[in-house]
Amino acid sequence: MASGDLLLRAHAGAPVLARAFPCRLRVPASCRRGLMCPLAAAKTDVAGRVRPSGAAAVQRRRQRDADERLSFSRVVTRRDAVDEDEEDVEGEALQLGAVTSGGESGGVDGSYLSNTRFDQCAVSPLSLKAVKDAGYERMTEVQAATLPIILQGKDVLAKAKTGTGKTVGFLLPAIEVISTLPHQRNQLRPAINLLVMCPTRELANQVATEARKLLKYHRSLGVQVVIGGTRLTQEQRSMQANPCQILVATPGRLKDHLENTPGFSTRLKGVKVLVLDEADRLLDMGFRRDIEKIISSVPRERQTLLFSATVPEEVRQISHVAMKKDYRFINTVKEGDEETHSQVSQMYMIAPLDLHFSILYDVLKKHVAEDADYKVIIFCTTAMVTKLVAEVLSQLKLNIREIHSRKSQSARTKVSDEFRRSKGLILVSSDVSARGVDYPDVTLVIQVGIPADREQYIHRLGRTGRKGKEGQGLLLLAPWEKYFLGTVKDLSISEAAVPAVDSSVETEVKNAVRKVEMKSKECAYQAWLGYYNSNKTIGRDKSRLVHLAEEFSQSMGLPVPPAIPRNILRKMGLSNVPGLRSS
Ligand SMILES: Nc1ncnc2c1ncn2[C@@H]1O[C@H](COP(=O)(O)OP(=O)(O)OP(=O)(O)O)[C@@H](O)[C@H]1O
Repeated sequence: MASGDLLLRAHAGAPVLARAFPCRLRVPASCRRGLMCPLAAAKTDVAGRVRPSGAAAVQRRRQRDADERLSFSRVVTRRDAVDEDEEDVEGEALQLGAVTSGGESGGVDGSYLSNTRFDQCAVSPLSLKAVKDAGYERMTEVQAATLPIILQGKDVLAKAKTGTGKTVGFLLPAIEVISTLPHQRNQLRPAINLLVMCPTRELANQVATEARKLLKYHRSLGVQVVIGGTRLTQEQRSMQANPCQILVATPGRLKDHLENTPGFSTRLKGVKVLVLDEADRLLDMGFRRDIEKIISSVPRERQTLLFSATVPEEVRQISHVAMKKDYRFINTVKEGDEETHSQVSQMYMIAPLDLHFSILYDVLKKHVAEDADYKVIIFCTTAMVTKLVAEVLSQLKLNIREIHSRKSQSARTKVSDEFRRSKGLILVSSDVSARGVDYPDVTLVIQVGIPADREQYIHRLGRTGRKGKEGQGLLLLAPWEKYFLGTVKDLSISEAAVPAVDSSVETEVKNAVRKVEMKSKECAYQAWLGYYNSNKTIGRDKSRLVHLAEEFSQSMGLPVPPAIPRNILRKMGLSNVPGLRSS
């Protein structure tokens, strides 16, 4: 009954979705009552064409799976002629895809669990006990596909959809590998055997928490986190007081320890397994230099694991920076399947900037009214824009929390912990929450303004619909941001009509915006300009950029855009652009 199951789940979310985002497709009364809904069976794509999803798509995917299995040997033969090193890797990847994602294993039908139980695998009794205590019985698809290969000692690059258990996927086998090494219980500064790199502090903390769960009965193994935002000396003391063989870190702070903590580089010489969580993010230009330095500080003879929900081709090209030539690429997202979850409905809305606050308010009010257990994340383009949006929405008496890089680490941790535990909350966030963070039961993800790229769109959306649950996503764009839709046109994302905002709501929103401090607006304006200036498409034409920034300024109730410090304008390369005021 797997496909029927999928249909039921799709229907259950459709009525709420239809009311929150009235789509251009008409929703019949039967659907509003929770019965058969054309939205579940067919969706429109960006161009308004009808795309089959739900049962029709499952049927088509099944056919494609069968075709792929048949054509597997042909694909390998064709690749032989292309590139010898890559051919071996690709061949294994395709074979795994066919085995792990086919019929019985459940991946095709949207189930994230495989049929393999942990106790059917070569996992130590201590780990098995911990896995059981954590409530895990069956492996997820990605865990079942990667565990045996990691236990063989191979380097692995793994791609699996968001919220499908990649963390346990790399932690469990890595713990198995290092637990066979000789360890002394009370050694003060033991060698670090497992090093996990994460792009954000929240994610590093979360990975360490999961590691502690799995280490429950491995009493001689300890885990520590180094993440910045706290004093370096504090972390140095903590590492001394709590010996650890497993270290979870963000790149900048790990580099700091390499340069400033006595004996630290010697401890890293003990690394047997290196993990890059959110590998594509860690290998992109922002982190590349730090990661290269870290890689050169750990032994060449090690096992390397790279995991992410997105692996763009460029990342495959440069994965040799970290991995051995004969690494395995394990892709549990089948070719032709979307990188996002079918049980998450995706909508976009195009509206002028001066309507964005009113639309946000309208969508949130409806969502809150419909779902008492609402839990929403709103992603904004920068930290300062996040702060502004949080302040406006707080003025509107919504239950708002705010998280971004300009908050102290203690405030970030507090908000993150509260949001994890609670329902009935709206978290306004910058991209610090975009990747990896596992907040259970998020009902709606709203992205305001274009995300940095396609990958970031997928990761942000992936904060909802985790572990096979339903979710909703809305991307709110200005008309001149519409081009971004071209990068996600293969995903099932459909247009939602802009809601009619009545004049009383408009007045309420205007008053809320007026109450926000001038300083917040100035900072948001500057940050907004910086973000879009560095966008390749929008930042190309500077006079247009200035004009759009003026629109943003007006949306904050400022007819004259704020002045920007001269040195900042210089850093942005906008010193002599007409229309910008300097201070
Ligand atoms: N075998 C399992 N059975 C049940 N739940 C599991 C299993 N493995 C992991 N989980 C749970 O699934 C949730 C999602 O896992 P995780 O955060 O590792 O996903 P992810 O694939 O890394 O997501 P993202 O791509 O967003 O980083 C977590 O709450 C985790 O505890």
